[in-house]
Amino acid sequence: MSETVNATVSTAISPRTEPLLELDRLSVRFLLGRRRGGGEVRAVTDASLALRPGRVLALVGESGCGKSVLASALLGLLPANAQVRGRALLHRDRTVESGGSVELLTAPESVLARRVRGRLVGLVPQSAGTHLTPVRTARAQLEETIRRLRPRADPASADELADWAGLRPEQLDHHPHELSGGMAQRVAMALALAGDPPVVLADEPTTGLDRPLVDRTVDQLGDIAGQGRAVLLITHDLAAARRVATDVAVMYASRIVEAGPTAEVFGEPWHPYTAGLLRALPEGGFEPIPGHPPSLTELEGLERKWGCVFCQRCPEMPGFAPCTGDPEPIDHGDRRVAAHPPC
Ligand SMILES: Nc1ncnc2c1ncn2[C@@H]1O[C@H](COP(=O)(O)OP(=O)(O)OP(=O)(O)O)[C@@H](O)[C@H]1O
Ligand code: NI
Repeated sequence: MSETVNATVSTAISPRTEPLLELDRLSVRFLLGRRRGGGEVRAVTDASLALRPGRVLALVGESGCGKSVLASALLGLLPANAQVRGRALLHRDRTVESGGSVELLTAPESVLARRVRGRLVGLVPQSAGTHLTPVRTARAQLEETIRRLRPRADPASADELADWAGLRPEQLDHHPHELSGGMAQRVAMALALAGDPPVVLADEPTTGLDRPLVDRTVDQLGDIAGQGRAVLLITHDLAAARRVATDVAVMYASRIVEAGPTAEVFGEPWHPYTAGLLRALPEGGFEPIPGHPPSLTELEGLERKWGCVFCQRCPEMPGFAPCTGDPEPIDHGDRRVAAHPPC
């Protein structure tokens, strides 16, 4: 572990490197029981993404658009009322001698529990503190996780990992309630790497942290990618995404509406939703997007009526004229955009 953890950050790895994880038209619906009015919530629609070694992909979009549901689907952590379609192929399964792939959406729970979670896909959770067991020290939890995921690992690797995460040895001897938010986040980062996974998902890992700690946390995700892992960073924070992500995918009302290299997408957004998110930043003029996203229970009808469901809020569609654009993203080289192809 120490060689990989301490590896220097490699410079630009090509966007064309073979993916470690490929999502092909992932869709998730939640069926609502009669007590909740029946019907269904369309939380993720036809999401296609590739996570590549050495790269950080930021998945951004307003609250409730489906980001966390997408991550939960990859880890097999959706509730029983969820229906999942599509494919999510995880390559390089090192537990199979010849290498191999695991289809995450159809893998049985025993495979997900034994081979995938922690070993092939690490998770850095939101609110790190609440994910730690309150009655055991951070060290006990880290050592136990390393023993479970990598029985042959050197017993010193807990200290090495903690040191890499920025924790002093005595801080590891604290119980979770004695750790600050920033320290708990570092423990969570070390725990996510305990099984040395090639893919790391971080769902809002900077919630509640101040700006220096946000920067530190996302820089660590950059280091993790620099070790040759593929990182998915789910965040509302476009500044954090811009700081660390090599690639970005923008989600609106369950669909990925635009994706591509961060510098290109943020430098010259093609979808008016991406442009709106950037205008809402302080450096963009603090101009929030008017209105609210549509209800995810009504998307199907709205798409039939309008095509792109952003049209209700879209400055390019004055008077809320319907946008006849195709909601399916179309490839343009390394970039993809729905409904509003470049001129
Ligand atoms: N078990 C469930 N049953 C019904 N609807 C659900 C369920 N879980 C999530 N949802 C809905 O799915 C949608 C997407 O939720 P999700 O948590 O992925 O949003 P998000 O983009 O991660 O938002 P945030 O940025 O606030 O974390 C939301 O409308 C949410 O209410
Ligand atoms: Ni979320």
